[in-house]
Amino acid sequence: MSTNIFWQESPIGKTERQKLLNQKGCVVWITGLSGSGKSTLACSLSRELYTRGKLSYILDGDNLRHGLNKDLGFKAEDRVENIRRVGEVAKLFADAGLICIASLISPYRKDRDACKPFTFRLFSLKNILFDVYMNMSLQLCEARDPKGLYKLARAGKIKGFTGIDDPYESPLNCEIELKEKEGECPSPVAMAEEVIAYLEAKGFLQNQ
Ligand SMILES: Nc1ncnc2c1ncn2[C@@H]1O[C@H](COP(=O)(O)OS(=O)(=O)O)[C@@H](OP(=O)(O)O)[C@H]1O
Ligand SMILES: Nc1ncnc2c1ncn2[C@@H]1O[C@H](COP(=O)(O)OP(=O)(O)O)[C@@H](O)[C@H]1O
Repeated sequence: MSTNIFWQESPIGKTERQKLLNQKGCVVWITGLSGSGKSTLACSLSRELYTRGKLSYILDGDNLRHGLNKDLGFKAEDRVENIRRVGEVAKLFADAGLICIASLISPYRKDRDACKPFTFRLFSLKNILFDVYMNMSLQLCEARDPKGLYKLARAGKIKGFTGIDDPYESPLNCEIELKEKEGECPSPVAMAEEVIAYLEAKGFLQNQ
């Protein structure tokens, strides 16, 4: 715990940066089971935003665990620290004026809620972090199993796998919920468009 620390103001603020970028910084936080399509949606959303001239950056759980979070595993306390760190980094990206897309399982409700911006001193009370819940059934995620991890978890070769022997606490008050319709998962582009419509309605894609 640091003591005797002070806040250093900078001459160029979020408002000036947003004007340069013609957008408003925010965080799209994608949560859901492994295999639910978080990374796929993050990539599709980033591409769709790019074609509209909007700057985004993806913070993907798997990728960050190669660097920033390489000291963390999958025990509960490690996941808590993982979400806390990514929450702080995401808010810095938003403060920089970018549309930050965080895609992590983020299984625990309390940790996701703790990322909401009112806990962060750089921001006003206005909400700039939106939860997108990939509400795909375990059955679907397990059938996809692109990395073979569910198979290993079922065989007991991975312990504490989310959805198998570690909990996933679904959001109670997410801003956007994406789910299967008549047993079909919407396409990544359709889901990205839903998120973009939300950002547009909230004014995040408007010129400053
Ligand atoms: N035990 C266990 N449980 C869940 N996931 C596991 C586990 N071990 C490894 N993996 C792989 O790690 C990816 C999830 O990392 P995250 O940082 O998003 O996880 S968390 O938010 O801290 O729970 C996850 O990526 P996704 O499949 O993209 O979700 C897996 O590839
Ligand atoms: N909307 C979708 N429709 C069909 N398949 C999808 C969709 N989204 C993701 N997938 C497929 O499901 C698998 C898991 O997606 P991924 O984005 O890696 O999930 P996560 O990041 O949540 O683990 C991949 O093989 C991907 O191609």
